[in-house]
Amino acid sequence: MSTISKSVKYSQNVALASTASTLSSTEDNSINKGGLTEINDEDTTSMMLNTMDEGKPSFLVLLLTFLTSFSGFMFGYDTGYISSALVAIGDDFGTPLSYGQEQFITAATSCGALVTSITAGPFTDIVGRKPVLMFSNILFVVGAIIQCAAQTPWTMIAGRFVMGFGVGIGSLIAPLYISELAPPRYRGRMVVINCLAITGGQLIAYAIGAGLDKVHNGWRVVVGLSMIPPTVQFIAFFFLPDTPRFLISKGKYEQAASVLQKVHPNASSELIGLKINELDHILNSIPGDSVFAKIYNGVKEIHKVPSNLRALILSCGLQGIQQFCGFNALMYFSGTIFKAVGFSNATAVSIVVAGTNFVFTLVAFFIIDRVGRRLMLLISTTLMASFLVLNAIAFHFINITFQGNDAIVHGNTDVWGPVIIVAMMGFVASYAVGCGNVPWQQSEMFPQSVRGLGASYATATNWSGSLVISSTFLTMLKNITPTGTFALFAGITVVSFIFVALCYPELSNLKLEEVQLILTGGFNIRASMNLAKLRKRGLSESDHHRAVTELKKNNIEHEHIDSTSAV
Ligand SMILES: O[C@H]1[C@H](O)[C@@H](O)[C@H](O)[C@@H](O)[C@H]1O
Repeated sequence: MSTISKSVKYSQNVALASTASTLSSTEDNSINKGGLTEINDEDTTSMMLNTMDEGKPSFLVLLLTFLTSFSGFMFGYDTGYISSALVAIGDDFGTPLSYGQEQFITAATSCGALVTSITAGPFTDIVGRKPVLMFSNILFVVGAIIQCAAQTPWTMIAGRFVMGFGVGIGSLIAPLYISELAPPRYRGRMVVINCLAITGGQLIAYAIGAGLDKVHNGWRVVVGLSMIPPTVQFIAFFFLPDTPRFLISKGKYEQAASVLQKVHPNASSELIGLKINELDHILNSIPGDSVFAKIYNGVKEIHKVPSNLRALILSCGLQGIQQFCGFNALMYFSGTIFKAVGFSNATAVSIVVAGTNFVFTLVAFFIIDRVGRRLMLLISTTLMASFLVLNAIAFHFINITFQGNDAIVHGNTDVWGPVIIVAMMGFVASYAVGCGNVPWQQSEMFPQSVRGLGASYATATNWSGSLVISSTFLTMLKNITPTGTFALFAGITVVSFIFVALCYPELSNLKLEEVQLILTGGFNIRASMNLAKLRKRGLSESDHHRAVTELKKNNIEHEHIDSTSAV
């Protein structure tokens, strides 16, 4: 059934009649670029839809953002409590945990998250965001119950693995859902709300962990508390409407219109009709009679369309940078590191790591849409590399060697202990303002037809990196020394700086279809910076329009080169 005939079903009103004629003209005027149908900017449909996304987020959007961020909170809490739990478990499982077991327990969550982050993306494109999100709540609770009851390291590992399934789904869907709902000018900040929930969750887990540190089996209470947020989220989502996209895919046009009206309270019914047509059109833009055929064609489209491939390189590249810079080594093992360096209350000291991460994510929240994602990443990687070098130097002088599970300190901890704390805080702060949150803006780089799939690739890269770091960090400390380990992270961060400088365009304040333009015909870094500057300065629509037209012309000229080169 055609897009238009389907949408006529939704309503008989005049608005849709005009929608139908506008849309058919859209199809006539559109130019096809490597599989992407791009609407001419003269086109009234696209202009009208653009105005719909201006303005502040509505109450429903804010409520959904808040409730969706519970997933971020659980991601943070569940990855955060492990630092204190590893110290607090002691010999509760009969004998003290070996470094190998500690790594397995930690890595199990990343491993579970990796599995679902790969599978949940295409799924969420097909069955909708809400049911998949609610399913993750069940996994969180089941994983926590297994851990609370665990009497052996392997049961604990199993519980962490199941919990990881929930973490993977939540980490994928929350930023995706929020960036789809957010108006362009607020998108950066609203996605950072989810990052604040992650880092806040980590901080709270650290604080509760430190508080219950000396309580026998206190770590089981810490794990048990993790069941509260998923239960609340499950109940709340039960009463919330499905997304318009999902309702349209099921042919429920009336309901979709009513949800859209709440998301965009100032939009006319004509605009709502246009939006429904647009979503319907996108839903049918990936061919295929069955779910699997659609997934297959989506995968083909994401690799074959040059702008999609660039989006993949950038989003996966940034997620790789976020993990391979080594931050989570501190997040997961700061308790263990500070214990090795000789702090008697290691768990309490490691709150410094989580606290600094949270506070500087808050700084990012206030500046991301003003300073811009690109500049934040460049500053972030420069400072991170410097503090990592300082860490490497401090560890050289503190001179730790390992015998079995015991770390022996040979150097002077009075001098170098505080240097390590300062270097770690500096590293964490510079990470949190850039690398810690910009990669989660990933969904903005993909067109809606393959957004879930693209977010899956990027989130899976994140969890693969997290898995590698969490399962090798303690072994690296032993085998290549702490100095060698931090020097390696510093080297990776320098390479990351170069990658960002050469490839990552400025995407702040741009509408989602402008992001697609930027990624067509090259990475268009200079053009992206000009466009973002124009938007930020609030220049007239006509100036902006001129810049976009210029960019399109340029892209069309490059299209030929593009199709002959691989990317
Ligand atoms: O953005 C988050 C945040 O920075 C967390 O602190 C970190 O543990 C996660 O791995 C990362 O994805």
